[in-house]
Amino acid sequence: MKLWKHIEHLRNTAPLVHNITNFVVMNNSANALLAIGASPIMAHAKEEVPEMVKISNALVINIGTLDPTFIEGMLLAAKTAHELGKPWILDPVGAGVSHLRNSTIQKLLEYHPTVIRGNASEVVAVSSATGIKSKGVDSSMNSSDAVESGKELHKNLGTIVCISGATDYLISKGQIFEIQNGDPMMTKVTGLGCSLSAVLGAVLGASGADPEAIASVVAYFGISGELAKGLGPGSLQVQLLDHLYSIDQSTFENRLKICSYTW
Ligand SMILES: Nc1ncnc2c1ncn2[C@@H]1O[C@H](COP(=O)(O)OP(=O)(O)O)[C@@H](O)[C@H]1O
Ligand SMILES: Cc1ncsc1CCOP(=O)(O)O
Ligand SMILES: [Mg+2]
Repeated sequence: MKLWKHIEHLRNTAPLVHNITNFVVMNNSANALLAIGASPIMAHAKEEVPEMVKISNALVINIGTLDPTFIEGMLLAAKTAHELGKPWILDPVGAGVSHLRNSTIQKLLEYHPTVIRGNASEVVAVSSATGIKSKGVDSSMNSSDAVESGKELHKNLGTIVCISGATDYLISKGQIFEIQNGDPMMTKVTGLGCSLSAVLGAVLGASGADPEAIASVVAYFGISGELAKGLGPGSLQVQLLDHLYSIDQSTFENRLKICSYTW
């Protein structure tokens, strides 16, 4: 698989990515988007969200820190993106933890996200919240349960599903990519999953709902984390930006650990 072209295209396109995200990761996500070659804008007020969606190439909605104003802006943004055919990604942070999160997810799913990106727990919880049969949130730490839930979500919603973890999975129509890049230390830095969702927004803005392009950026992000690993989480958080910015084709291709198969 020649995947580097997707990274080059993203850098050459410099997509404008509209983010409605959480307070914890706003800065991380904006910097990750800049580092990978995209242009971020964070805006959630209902009074300006339709204009922001219109001028942007993609939308990222992340439910990490909800409040009524954010929820109103998210629903209007998702509605606008759906009506305009703009790609958008949902990061269902903490799915299953509260009724507020589950109910917000269900309302957002009515606007057909292009991609859902969550960890194993979140993907199983989203499928449970939508009434899709799953083995319950507790078993979600088992990635094979999460993959089954992801397949159900894809079959029922038509959404591409990215499940992050020790192995990242990208589930699309008839095809699964498995990506083994990344480092366990990445789980010790808050906001890396959210930053991954943000940069997937960038590749949606550059390449649309192209599973190979999306998988390329999943791998690219994991490789950035591998290279950023130093003394501990502090240096990883900072050095991740340097590697998102500077990884070249030979480094990417030498480190890439990806396979795909049909289902
Ligand atoms: N055990 C692991 N080994 C290697 N990489 C990991 C591991 N866990 C998570 N990652 C990587 O960390 C990033 C964030 O994923 P994750 O921690 O699953 O998201 P979240 O922060 O939303 O829970 C992804 O790039 C993923 O590949
Ligand atoms: C800790 C926390 N609480 C609400 S949002 C958030 C950040 C989550 O970031 P990530 O899912 O990337 O770890
Ligand atoms: Mg997360």
